[in-house]
Amino acid sequence: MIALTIAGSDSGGGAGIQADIKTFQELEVFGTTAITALTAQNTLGVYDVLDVTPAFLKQQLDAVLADFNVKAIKTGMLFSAELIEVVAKIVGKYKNIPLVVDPVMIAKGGESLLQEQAVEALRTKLLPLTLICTPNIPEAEVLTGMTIHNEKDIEQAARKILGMGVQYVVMKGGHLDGEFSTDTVYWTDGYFTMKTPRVDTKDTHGTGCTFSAAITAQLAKGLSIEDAIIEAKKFIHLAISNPLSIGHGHGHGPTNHFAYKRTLGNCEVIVYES
Ligand SMILES: Nc1ncnc2c1ncn2[C@@H]1O[C@H](COP(=O)(O)OP(=O)(O)O)[C@@H](O)[C@H]1O
Ligand SMILES: Cc1ncc(COP(=O)(O)OP(=O)(O)O)c(N)n1
Repeated sequence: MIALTIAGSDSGGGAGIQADIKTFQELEVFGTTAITALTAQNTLGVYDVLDVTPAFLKQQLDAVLADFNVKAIKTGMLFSAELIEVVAKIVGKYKNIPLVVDPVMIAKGGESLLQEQAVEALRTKLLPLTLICTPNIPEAEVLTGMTIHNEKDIEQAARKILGMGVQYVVMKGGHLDGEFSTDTVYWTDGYFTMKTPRVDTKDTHGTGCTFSAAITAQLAKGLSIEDAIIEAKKFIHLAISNPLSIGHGHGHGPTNHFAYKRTLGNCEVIVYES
């Protein structure tokens, strides 16, 4: 099975293209890539960004899609409106391939990974092509212009994002408090909630990338949308709860991409159906 990630490179290896390929590999999916930008990054932060030209992004996408039987595509850091337009134009020609959009905006250290003027292109050009969108709470606030305080706000924001043309929205709860890290999946006619115990750690660099890459890999393997999302929740929970403890320890260390396979995916996710 083959998947494609369209994202930025993280020199620190915990997020971005590197997290995606490691996740694909662990799930026995062959990873192909189209790189939007290089970042000079480690567990302490993002020091610099160098984006590729729209023409070069197009070359990468054309090269991969012309040759490989890609079964699922994900996007991560897209950086600019120009790059989003290229992605939408090309991916729009492959409507049969499921598209997972992780609307990456800001790194854990606070650095911007998406230009402000690119948000509108994300909303109007890419979201209408999206099967599954996976915003964290701050990203959902930017996409909808809302301030999210409680569960009612989360649902209202998700329904607004569905209104932008997305088929399923996974509202991730990593940025909330509480005993559980709860994500809720919404679609036009319903929703379900997934809970795993919240792990007390600051080693959460790349959680969103890894989670969306795991969904993409499971879709490429032919799982249903619901099963792909639940299996990805197991992957990310095991990756967070089996720390690697690398880097100098002052920042956000990466999650453990080996953990799911080593534990045979042994993890309980509490699911409440609507
Ligand atoms: N401390 C944690 N313990 C358990 N799960 C977590 C924790 N932090 C994040 N997650 C899970 O990791 C996934 C990514 O969520 P989140 O961290 O909100 O995304 P992002 O990296 O985009 O900010 C979600 O499934 C979320 O519930
Ligand atoms: C190159 C690159 N892409 C994406 C991110 C953001 O990763 P994410 O998993 O959303 O979260 P943080 O690790 O930043 O919290 C990144 N840092 N670099």
